[in-house]
Amino acid sequence: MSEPRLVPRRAVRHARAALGLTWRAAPAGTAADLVFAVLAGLTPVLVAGLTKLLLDRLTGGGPTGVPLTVLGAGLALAAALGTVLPHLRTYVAAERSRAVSRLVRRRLYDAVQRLIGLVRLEDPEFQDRLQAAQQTGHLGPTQLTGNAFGAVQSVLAMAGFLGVLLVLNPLIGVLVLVAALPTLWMQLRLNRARAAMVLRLEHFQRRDLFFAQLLVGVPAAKEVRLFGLGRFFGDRMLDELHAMHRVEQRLDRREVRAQAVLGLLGAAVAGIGVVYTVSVALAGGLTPGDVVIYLAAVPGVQGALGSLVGQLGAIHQALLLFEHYDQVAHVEPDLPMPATPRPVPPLTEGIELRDVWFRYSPQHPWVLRGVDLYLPAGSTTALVGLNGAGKSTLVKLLCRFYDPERGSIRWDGIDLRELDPAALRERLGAVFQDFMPYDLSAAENIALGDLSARDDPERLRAAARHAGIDDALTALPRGYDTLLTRIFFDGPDRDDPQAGVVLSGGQWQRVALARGFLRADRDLLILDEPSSGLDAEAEHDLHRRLGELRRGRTSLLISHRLNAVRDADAIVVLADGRVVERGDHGQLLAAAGGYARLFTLQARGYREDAPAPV
Ligand SMILES: Nc1ncnc2c1ncn2[C@@H]1O[C@H](COP(=O)(O)OP(=O)(O)OP(=O)(O)O)[C@@H](O)[C@H]1O
Repeated sequence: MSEPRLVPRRAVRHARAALGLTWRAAPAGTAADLVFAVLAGLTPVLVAGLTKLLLDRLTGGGPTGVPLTVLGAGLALAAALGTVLPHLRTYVAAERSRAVSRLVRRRLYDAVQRLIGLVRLEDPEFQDRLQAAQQTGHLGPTQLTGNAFGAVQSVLAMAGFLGVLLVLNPLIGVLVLVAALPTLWMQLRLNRARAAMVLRLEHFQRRDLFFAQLLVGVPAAKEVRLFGLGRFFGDRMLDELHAMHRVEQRLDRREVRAQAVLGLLGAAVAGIGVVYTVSVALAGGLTPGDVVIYLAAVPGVQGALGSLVGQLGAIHQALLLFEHYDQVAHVEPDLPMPATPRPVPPLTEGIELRDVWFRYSPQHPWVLRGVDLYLPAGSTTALVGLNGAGKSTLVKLLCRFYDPERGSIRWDGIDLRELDPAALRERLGAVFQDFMPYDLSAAENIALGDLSARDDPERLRAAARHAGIDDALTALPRGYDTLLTRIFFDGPDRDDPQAGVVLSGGQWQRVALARGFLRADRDLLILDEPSSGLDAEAEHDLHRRLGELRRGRTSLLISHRLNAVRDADAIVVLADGRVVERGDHGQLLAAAGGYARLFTLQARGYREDAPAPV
């Protein structure tokens, strides 16, 4: 991932966007925090000023207008305010941070969902950026606002103390200001180094997390244990951590050296000032109150300036973090969208692939090389071919997860690129080869196929019955409400965290089928290897049910088990990215081509092992 560079114009745009986001997420909290920041900036100056007045009155100098008790009460109030304000600010900042993180999350994931295809999601650079945005998206606005308000506080405190010093003794005021310049310069350099370090650490952190997940996650647990990979991955994880720590250590050392030098310089300036002020006071040129306010003002200016520089650095860092979020939130569409998409009519004629050429990127080889295919409405077409022939790719093009590079796919004659993708997908049902097992309840796992069925247990059960999984789900400890995972548990299972169940591979496939069957009334149903994990009886049963369920509707069926596709209205053989054979089962056998060869091979395998008929 290229390091984000923050040109001033973009920095200003990000700053406005981040502050706007914070304001929209928590207007009251943000306004309150600004007021608190102003008060926090003025309070120390007020305390020092009141202390001076009080001391001068007590030692017989100073104006007589204000009663001593009022001065004392004012000082007590200002001191109390100084004690309470930091706590109030911490609370308000935490609330604001939570509100911002909710809003940022919503916008980030909405932006990703606006990507209608898969191209961007498969781009490793976008994935890196996305991960960084997920981790730090909310930090940008939160840090920026917090530090901007902190900077307001520092500027007010600094201006107040400087004003006092300049009135008291312009020479000392100028000396303090000049002595602060090296601090400013050094802090800015350290800030830049720190910002660059954050970006370098990101790479190590991602790798560290990756190895840690392998060590503790369930997906890799079997191989990690069987192959004895625990120590190997553990060492790799620690290597990343060491690399990370070395980078941090280098900067920490540099910072300690710089801070020590600057600290000595600050102390020297303060010391010179003390000696000078005391000598002027002894000569009668300053009151004891003047000396006190000087003693408060010098560290006050130095401290406020140090904070200000730190805050400016944090703002710079926050803007860099915001860059990740901003790039994801404003990601360009991955597929072209028509300005006015055409409505998707019910499929009455058929879907045509016209000379379709496709590859996953210009760096990848062609997967489809001029496919011509017609899926007539109301009939079942089976697509067969060897591994890697491009069958699943063709399915993804039908769903418009990608666009063909050349040629077109037409729905009743209309190019898919002219249609609204969401409306198109409303008319499709699909069970993908790499279907998704969700760590949710059985009912939810099925209802995800059509969320309108979520509160309709009868529809869910009917779909499960068609997929042959109803009995197994009913028999679960909580029936359809049982969680199909052992990783999470729901509220009612709090006392029994072991309540979830793990399904077998074939059972999961049936659940995915039930999910697909919720959309059995759609114009096109695509089943990509729907029976690969099923036992022979279940497979036979499934295809019988499918025939009933889809009679008169358009289906595309992909299977390596050629016996399962022999009843399809048409069988299409894909090889080397082209359609090489087409016909029904009988015609293809008679043609004695690749299909006939594969079918005979599979049939012979069964026949050779079959027991002799009795
Ligand atoms: N997301 C992707 N990015 C890059 N290449 C891909 C991607 N998906 C698939 N491919 C490549 O495209 C080719 C066709 O894959 P596809 O999954 O369409 O084949 P298939 O006919 O469905 O195979 P199988 O029978 O094994 O399921 C393969 O060479 C595969 O490596």
